[in-house]
Amino acid sequence: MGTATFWWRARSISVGVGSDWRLYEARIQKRGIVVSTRRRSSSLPTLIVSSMPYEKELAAAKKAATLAARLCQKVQKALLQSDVHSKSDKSPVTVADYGSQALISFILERELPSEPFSIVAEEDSGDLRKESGQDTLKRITELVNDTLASEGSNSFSILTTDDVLTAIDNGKSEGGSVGLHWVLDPIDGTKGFVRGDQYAIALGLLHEGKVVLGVLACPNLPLASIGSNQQHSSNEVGCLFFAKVGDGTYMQALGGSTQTRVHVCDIDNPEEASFFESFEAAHSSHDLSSSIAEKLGVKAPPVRIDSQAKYGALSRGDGAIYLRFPHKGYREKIWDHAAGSIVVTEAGGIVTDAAGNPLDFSKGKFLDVVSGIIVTNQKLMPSLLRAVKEALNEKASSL
Ligand SMILES: Nc1ncnc2c1ncn2[C@@H]1O[C@H](COP(=O)(O)OS(=O)(=O)O)[C@@H](OP(=O)(O)O)[C@H]1O
Ligand SMILES: [Mg+2]
Ligand SMILES: [Mg+2]
Ligand SMILES: [Mg+2]
Repeated sequence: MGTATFWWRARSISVGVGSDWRLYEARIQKRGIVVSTRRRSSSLPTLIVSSMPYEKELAAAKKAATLAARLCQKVQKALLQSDVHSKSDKSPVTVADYGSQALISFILERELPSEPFSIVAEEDSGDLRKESGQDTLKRITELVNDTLASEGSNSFSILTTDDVLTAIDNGKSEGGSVGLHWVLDPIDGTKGFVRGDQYAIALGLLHEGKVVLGVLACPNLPLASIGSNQQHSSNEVGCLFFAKVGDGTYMQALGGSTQTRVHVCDIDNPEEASFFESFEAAHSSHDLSSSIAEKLGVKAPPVRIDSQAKYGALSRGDGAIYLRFPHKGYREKIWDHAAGSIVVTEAGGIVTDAAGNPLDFSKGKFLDVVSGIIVTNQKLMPSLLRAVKEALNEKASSL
């Protein structure tokens, strides 16, 4: 027997491997899984693997996203116009996007020193290496160091501007279908962040091209439901959603509280459903969404919020459907969906493209989706797919 397949959800498994078993043992141990070997015969040893798969990675991801959220909150509170810059595609980027990316990259590498380190992330340091970027770089470095100091450890490292540039550029990985890759959107919904609205720090982990864990920090999302017609006395904000493959989705307050398991809603009558869509009409066609909602018989008005906070809210049943139809020519990036999609699927939901295909995160930084992305629970998906198909056909025949 030359190969071994490990079922990562198992807590304790036995696998027989071939003559190169030492290689497998080394690889497994690198991922922090406890391994012992028992030789049943000289040619066929058995590895006894007791694992809490991705446990260490999840702890590191939660720590990194929580600290990045602290950095972003500080910047959002005192957002100066000089902190917002325009990228070559004219989209905004702030000192907080860069600071969050540098901090998360630094923390993941520090917390998981024995793992090969690869991140596919949205930002790069190009503009910060120019003469015109030097003041911004200093400000980002200060922000990162202040946040690390607030971690409470006596032995925090002080990063130089070069360390910050290197940490940001760790995010240049291409991802793909082999090995482990972190996927990071340091601020998802930068327009919402600048407006003072919703945004998310979105961190996922790919293993062999599949999302195996995701953490979404949503500093401005109320802990109570934001679904339509919801009224709550508490207005506490700041949610941390996290999910690990096979283990369900949980939410806790960003400030730290006990975690609660969350589930998507179990509505099966579309008339009772409400739906989320992008705040910015430039990011998703509101016309197409309203045509789909009408076909389904949805009565509630759309809930428009920025970022993957939409996936978080849907995972705890605040609404039943998320519709996303970017305008022609736009290519979706994996960091805009990796963390959000596992947060929803582990809460019992389904995420597909407009044709019903699962999202494929194994092809590098882009997601090649057909027409758009739709998210809902198992019961509503068949009628949602029919409504989407009808609406897309109507749109095509009207052109
Ligand atoms: N033209 C266009 N079409 C579709 N999507 C686009 C487009 N431009 C940008 N983006 C990406 O949208 C990300 C924010 O998505 P949202 O759904 O949060 O949009 S919105 O803020 O609610 O409007 C946003 O994420 P951030 O850049 O991280 O903010 C972009 O990756
Ligand atoms: Mg984004
Ligand atoms: Mg972003
Ligand atoms: Mg952006």
